[in-house]
Amino acid sequence: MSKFLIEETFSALKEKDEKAFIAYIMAGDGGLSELKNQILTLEASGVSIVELGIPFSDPVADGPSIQAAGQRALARGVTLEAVLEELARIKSEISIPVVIMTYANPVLRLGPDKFADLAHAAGVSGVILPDVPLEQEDEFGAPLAKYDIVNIRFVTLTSSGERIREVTGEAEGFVYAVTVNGTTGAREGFDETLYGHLEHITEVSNAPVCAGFGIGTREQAEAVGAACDGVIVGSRIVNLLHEGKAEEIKGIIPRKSAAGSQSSKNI
Ligand SMILES: O=P(O)(O)OC[C@@H](O)[C@@H](O)c1c[nH]c2ccccc12
Repeated sequence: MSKFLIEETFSALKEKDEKAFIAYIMAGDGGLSELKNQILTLEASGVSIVELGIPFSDPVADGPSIQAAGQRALARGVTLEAVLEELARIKSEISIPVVIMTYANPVLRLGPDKFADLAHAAGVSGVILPDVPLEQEDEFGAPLAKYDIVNIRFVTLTSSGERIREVTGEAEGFVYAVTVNGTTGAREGFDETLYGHLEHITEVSNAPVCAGFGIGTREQAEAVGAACDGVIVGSRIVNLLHEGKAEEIKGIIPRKSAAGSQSSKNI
């Protein structure tokens, strides 16, 4: 597995005129022995890509639901290395791409080379490191690139036009567009300027653009997805899994994401 699986996923969606639905879960919330079940449940629900969070003691960008899930997983002693080992064990049963979301510190503790080796052995397609800016990407990205594992880049609502071109110009896998300023978690609504902003980023980007932060309902997923190539949903999914309501996950996924119509843009 590698970035090519992400590329294939987006081409297949495009052919069907559908948008990507990326689900974030916290690895080890409920125990690492649950990971396989959780990923297979996401897959069966229609999720396109899994963003697998690693519990970390200082998760600067995580909102309350994700932080709580991280605390539960940390209490079980779940580490980056343990997650990658478990993934390596179950990878042959997973068909959708898995992208690891963690921070610079756990990767540095393991060493970027060892991290890349373990991620490769685990069948990981991409990595998201929200606290590593483009300027420091090479230190983490180069060992991963050897295995065609892609570093997923971020753009935010406050990125300048020049910064957007810089980030998205040679981006691979997909670009993570942050829909709000602040931490993760459900929101009532989005700024009206969001949709135009997303359309612009999608137009200039070399890679598909997926928007995340504050998306928790099917209506929001359709409205936001209509302006880019897909959406990322974290807190809502983490909460549903924790509450034992995994069957409700399919209710958030647009039935046919292309149905995200202009008329639902005010949600
Ligand atoms: O939880 P939300 O609002 O649905 O947003 C996704 C987000 O949680 C997930 O992508 C994520 C979890 N931790 C992060 C840290 C930085 C950026 C993104 C994330």
